[in-house]
Amino acid sequence: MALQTPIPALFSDQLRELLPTEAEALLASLDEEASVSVRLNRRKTETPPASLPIGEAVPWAKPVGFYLDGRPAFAADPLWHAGVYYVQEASSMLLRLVAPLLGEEPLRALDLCAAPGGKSTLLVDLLPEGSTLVSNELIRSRAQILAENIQKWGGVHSVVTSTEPQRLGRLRGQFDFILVDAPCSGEGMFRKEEEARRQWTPGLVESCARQQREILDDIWPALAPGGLMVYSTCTFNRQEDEDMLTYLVEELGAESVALPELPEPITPSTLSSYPCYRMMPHRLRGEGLFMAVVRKPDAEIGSARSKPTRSKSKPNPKLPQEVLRWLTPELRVDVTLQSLPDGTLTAIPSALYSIVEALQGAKIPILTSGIPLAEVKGRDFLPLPALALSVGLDDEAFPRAELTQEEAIRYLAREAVTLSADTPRGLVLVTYEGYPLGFAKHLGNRTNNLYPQAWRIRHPELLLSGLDVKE
Ligand SMILES: C[S@@+](CC[C@H](N)C(=O)[O-])C[C@H]1O[C@@H](n2cnc3c(N)ncnc32)[C@H](O)[C@@H]1O
Repeated sequence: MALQTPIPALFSDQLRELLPTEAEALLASLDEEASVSVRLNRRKTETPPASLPIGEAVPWAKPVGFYLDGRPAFAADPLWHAGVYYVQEASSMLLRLVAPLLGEEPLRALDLCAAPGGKSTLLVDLLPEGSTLVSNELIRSRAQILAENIQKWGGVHSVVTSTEPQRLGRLRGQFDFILVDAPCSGEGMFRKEEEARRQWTPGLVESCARQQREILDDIWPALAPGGLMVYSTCTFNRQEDEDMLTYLVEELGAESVALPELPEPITPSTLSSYPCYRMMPHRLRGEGLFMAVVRKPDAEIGSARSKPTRSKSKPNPKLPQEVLRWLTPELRVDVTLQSLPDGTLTAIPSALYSIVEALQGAKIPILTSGIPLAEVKGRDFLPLPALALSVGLDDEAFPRAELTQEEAIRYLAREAVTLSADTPRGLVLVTYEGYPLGFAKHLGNRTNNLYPQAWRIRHPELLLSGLDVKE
């Protein structure tokens, strides 16, 4: 449906000046219907779910990215809640083009502006095997959503933090790869969001550019010599795009890096002498995205990686076997258990340990790390919901109870569930089409629903009646 708010006239004028040959086509495309696309979680599935109206493959995101023929009610699809796919705008999937630059060695990566998690979940799949990813979001309420999405995606080498760029910047040389998907004036959202059209002013562009420079200044010290930084926005103006790349190169001493392989509709921006890329909605099926890659020179003076400070929290010396056997055999011998102040145990794989220690040492708030394993209840351990969705869960650890779609929606709404009489008593992994959704405790005559309050679906009746409700 076309949006009510007109495109700001000043924006159109500036665009005509900036891109005289393309502005009209670009402006016309902003009044067209946006396409809907999803990216599959390759650790959970290889084939697109039958629940989705799968259309063409997204050319730059094969074999995991697909356009949909229409917009289904995602909230009514238990597979969406199970982290089997992520609803992601197709041009954001262009981040996959950096893959050939990443090499094969494990990297320590940071996604600085990460909520709600589209590019972080993509990075979990894109980074070389054994890499670690810190996904950070400044705004706490958005960071909670990010943590939920990261947990549902199920990777074992992720950490979610919520702090300002300056504090992460103090971890000097700690990261080999940093993504700055910067807060921006959002001109690329003009097709989808009334709010983006309403909020836009030339002053907003200026203040965003100022903030982006500050963010880059703050986080640059955290990039290791030789490390890569990707800078991206979803806006079209030069100040927040090409000018910011110029700032990185000419003020911060970065080397610009060209993408080695460009799929058909993507060409380098003509507005910079340094290589960078504009994805434009009139040239490809997707919204606007600007992307540039830079490298920190190897021999930068004084930027050697700072030693991680030792944290006060001690790994639990006695590893409770009962809890460890919930993990895959490879992880059982690889993880350290940490007791957290909220009375839960989390399993930190060895690859993640030093970065978690460095974050804890710097007193950076961590929302989730590794595999959240169990809540300690006296002498008992109750498995945490994130464990059900983690690829680190051992397939044999719990008996399973398969639900229908209606039962699954009711389970996800934390309503009472009735499991079949032959379900074993005790902890049960609840599944839909074989994909884990969470845990329940089966007591014989009734079942306790252990789905977390914070993740629960709020309008199950409406969803079951076929209405699309935004959860
Ligand atoms: C473009 S969005 C990120 C989208 C995300 N990368 C994804 O793919 O799902 C930018 C994010 O930066 C956050 N942000 C806002 N102000 C910030 C600041 N001063 N420093 C760092 N991040 C900020 C916003 O809350 C927002 O979540």
